[in-house]
Amino acid sequence: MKMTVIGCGYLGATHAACMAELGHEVLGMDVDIDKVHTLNSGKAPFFERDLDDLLATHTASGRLHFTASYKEAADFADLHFIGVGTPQQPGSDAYDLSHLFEAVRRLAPGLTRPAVVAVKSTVPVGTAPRVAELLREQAPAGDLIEVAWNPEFLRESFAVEDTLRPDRLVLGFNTGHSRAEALLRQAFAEIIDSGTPTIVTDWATAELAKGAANSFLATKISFINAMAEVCEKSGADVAELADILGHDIRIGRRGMRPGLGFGGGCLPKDLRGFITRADELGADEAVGMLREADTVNARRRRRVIDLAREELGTDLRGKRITVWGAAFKPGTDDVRDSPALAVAQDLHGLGATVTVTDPKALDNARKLHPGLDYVEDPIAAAEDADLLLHLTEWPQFSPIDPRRLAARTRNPKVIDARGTLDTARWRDAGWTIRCLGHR
Ligand SMILES: NC(=O)c1ccc[n+]([C@@H]2O[C@H](COP(=O)([O-])OP(=O)(O)OC[C@H]3O[C@@H](n4cnc5c(N)ncnc54)[C@H](O)[C@@H]3O)[C@@H](O)[C@H]2O)c1
Ligand SMILES: O=c1ccn([C@@H]2O[C@H](COP(=O)(O)OP(=O)(O)O[C@H]3O[C@H](CO)[C@@H](O)[C@H](O)[C@H]3O)[C@@H](O)[C@H]2O)c(=O)[nH]1
Repeated sequence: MKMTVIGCGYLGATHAACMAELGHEVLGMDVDIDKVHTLNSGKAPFFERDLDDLLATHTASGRLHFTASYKEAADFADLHFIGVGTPQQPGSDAYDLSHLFEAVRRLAPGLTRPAVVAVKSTVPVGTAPRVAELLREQAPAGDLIEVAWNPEFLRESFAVEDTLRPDRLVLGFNTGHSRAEALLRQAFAEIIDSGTPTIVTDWATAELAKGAANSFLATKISFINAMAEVCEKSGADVAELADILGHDIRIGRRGMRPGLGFGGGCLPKDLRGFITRADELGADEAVGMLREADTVNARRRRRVIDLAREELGTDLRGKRITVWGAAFKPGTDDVRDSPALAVAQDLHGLGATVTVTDPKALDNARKLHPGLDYVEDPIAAAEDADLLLHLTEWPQFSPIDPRRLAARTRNPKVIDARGTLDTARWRDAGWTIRCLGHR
């Protein structure tokens, strides 16, 4: 089957490569010409496990190409996936849908035959009818363009696996959608045939499914982080508490790791975008707990800064702080709304000299926060440090010998904001260690 993927970032490039892996002929389209060149050379413009291999295989086999031309995309296929960014608007909690509408507006004039446009980007509920109307007005094929809503649930760092073996497929259609459903079932045939739960629903439910899923995931993280606050006051241990709660299958331990809280290009902006849309719809009372989830999350970052000042004194000028981690989570180079970098930047703003290290995300971090110092080696990064902060739990960090590290620092003090360092081992090596939510 032939298909296009418009917008080739973390989601779109992965989707395009995986569709080629499923045997389709795929044309990825992006307005960023550098990205197009990199992708055509068989490499991902970002770090995502397994993606380079798929891109190399399928650009070489000829099943996968990338272009910056809307015209070429419109001509290439009759199924177009859209995965452009829908970030948070600057100065507002609402979604910025400008990239989505721009993509639809620019694709439309080339749609001269019946076609299906399947949107994967995350949006506020009520966006699908606007996309459909724009296509009806601006595509030469008009009414013959069908719109489908196909939200994506992949996690970065597991993106390829999640795309090829998703927990579920959601397909949202308007009435009279026979062509759209047939084409999407054909595109995902291998995934559907392998037994993946496939839910066919209306546009609004499909749109809401994504925002609701991310709001739940964010709330689950904030729930355990709120419990961490109670643990700190009461002398209990949040990791043990999470284990105990998690044994109840109605609760479950997955997605309930306490620590510095959630960041990234999705959970924070989707939570806020969902709340904003609910407010607009007059359902503001329904999302009170989601507002609280965002508040708890912000408090996690402040808590680390407060602990740093408890350890170093309120005047941080002249103090050297080392931060382990820049990516918003391990396994990615993505620094969008990274909790680690937010803390690092705030401490820098308070006068500390902050040195950041990360296995994959230093280039992206440097572009966003040029005022911080960056060192590749986590041991060298801790040279003469007054305080070490463990803020992104890369598996590379925990095996580092704390005794060897202590000798390099000015003061062997560490705050483990992700709870994955072996506390006893670090204490034995002479460190003062403080963990969020632990006794
Ligand atoms: N990253 C994820 O893990 C993930 C998972 C599920 C859903 N999503 C959703 O998918 C969407 C994309 O997210 P992302 O993380 O891939 O973002 P991203 O910023 O990595 O990628 C977006 C891409 O769209 C391109 N683009 C922007 N305007 C365009 C236009 N008019 N025409 C063609 N290309 C255009 C950009 O150049 C960029 O390459 C968002 O709605 C996001 O919420 C992301
Ligand atoms: O138990 C947990 C799980 C995650 N996090 C943090 O939460 C953030 C998000 O993590 P995760 O959900 O693994 O990453 P994303 O790749 O952002 O994936 C989320 O956002 C995507 C984009 O919408 C969705 O597709 C995914 O289903 C959803 O998990 C990160 O900062 C994590 O450190 C925690 O603090 N505790």
